[in-house]
Amino acid sequence: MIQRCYSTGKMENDLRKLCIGVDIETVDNRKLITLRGAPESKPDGDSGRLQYPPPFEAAKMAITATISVPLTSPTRRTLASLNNLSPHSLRFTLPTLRRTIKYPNSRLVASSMSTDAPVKTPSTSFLNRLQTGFLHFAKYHGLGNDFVLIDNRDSSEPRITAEKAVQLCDRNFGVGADGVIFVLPGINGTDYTMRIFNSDGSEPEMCGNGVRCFAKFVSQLENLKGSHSFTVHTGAGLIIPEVLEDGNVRVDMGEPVLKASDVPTKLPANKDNAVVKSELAVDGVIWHVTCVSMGNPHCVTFSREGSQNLLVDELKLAEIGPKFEHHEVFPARTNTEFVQVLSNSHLKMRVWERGAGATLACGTGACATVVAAVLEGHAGRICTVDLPGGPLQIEWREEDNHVYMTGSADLVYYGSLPL
Ligand SMILES: N[C@@H](CCC[C@H](N)C(=O)O)C(=O)O
Repeated sequence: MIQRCYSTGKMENDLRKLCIGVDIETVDNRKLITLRGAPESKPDGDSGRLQYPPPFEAAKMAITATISVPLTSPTRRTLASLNNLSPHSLRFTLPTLRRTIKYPNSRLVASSMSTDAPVKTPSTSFLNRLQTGFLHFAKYHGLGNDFVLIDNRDSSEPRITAEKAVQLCDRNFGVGADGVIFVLPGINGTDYTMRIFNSDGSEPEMCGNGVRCFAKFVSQLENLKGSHSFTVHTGAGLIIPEVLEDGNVRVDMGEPVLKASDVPTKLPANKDNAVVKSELAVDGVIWHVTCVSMGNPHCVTFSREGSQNLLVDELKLAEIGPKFEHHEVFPARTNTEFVQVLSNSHLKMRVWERGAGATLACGTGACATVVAAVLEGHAGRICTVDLPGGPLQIEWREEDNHVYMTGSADLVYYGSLPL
């Protein structure tokens, strides 16, 4: 969508941040600004004033009182009518900066090629309407575990390949993220399907922080307000996130899988088909490990030979993490959680993720950590797990055997990339 407006004041730089393209030309001694990739507006039924779609409101990126024009050049009539409109203010919030900038004195006036023409309301995502030929995405993070979120509701095939996802995740040559997540149509009666590529291009079954970000992104796409939940099909089965009034997300992560061959691990089961506090030699050191699947595989360790309670800040994660990840006893590789017990309800954990390396947080890892802590007798069923990026509340509920995870998920910014 293209919009044109005249401007006085110093709004051009800020418009550049809002829109994909901002061109400025001088017409009749005034600055005519052409905005490409700005959100579309439509008339409000009562007032007739032009309003922007709710997702942009939700994203706090609003421009008031501009008029959208089709993708054609302005005519003499259009330019002449620009002079007759009244002044309005421009206001927007950059989500990352969390500040509102107001221009009470700026004048933003505009007109249209055909103000009488009906305004179309496209049914596709507000992100996709920005400009064709571009991949529009949102960047979210859950406690610093960061993801590129892509609206893929119109197709059950991810809009980008695993190779492209690897490029996007690169922190120097790409957007920078721990993974790319797709919101796809639901299957098996669910509302949505979530798929994810790790930063190395592998596809995990599930991602705990990712599903919280997924839930917030869907809320924005669908303009859902207040507390609400929906069903999500994942490689780990049915997952149910609930966006709470305070903006946090509580997720029913389902039941943990403990059977050794299903985790999967080749370590022999030593307790009810599960691997609990078993010895594992890694790099010449004996570690005590419990293996849990939350749909994806986890190896949780609280101790090693000669060190009954790990001091996780002292670990050289980048050295030891890959040796667990690629250990021969984990045929599907593994995520590894190194855990320090602070109390019966408080754990501190650092993670080395399969396919992503050291991350600031891992939701499935925090769930697996509490399950392992209960099985090893370190903690009760309700714990706070401190991660480098912040805390998660985890409950392994006795009544239904499900694990519940509650934590934050935050929008960082919207972006667009040439495809
Ligand atoms: N960070 C995620 C887990 C992402 C998948 C993981 N790297 C795997 O390959 O299993 C989380 O928050 O759970």
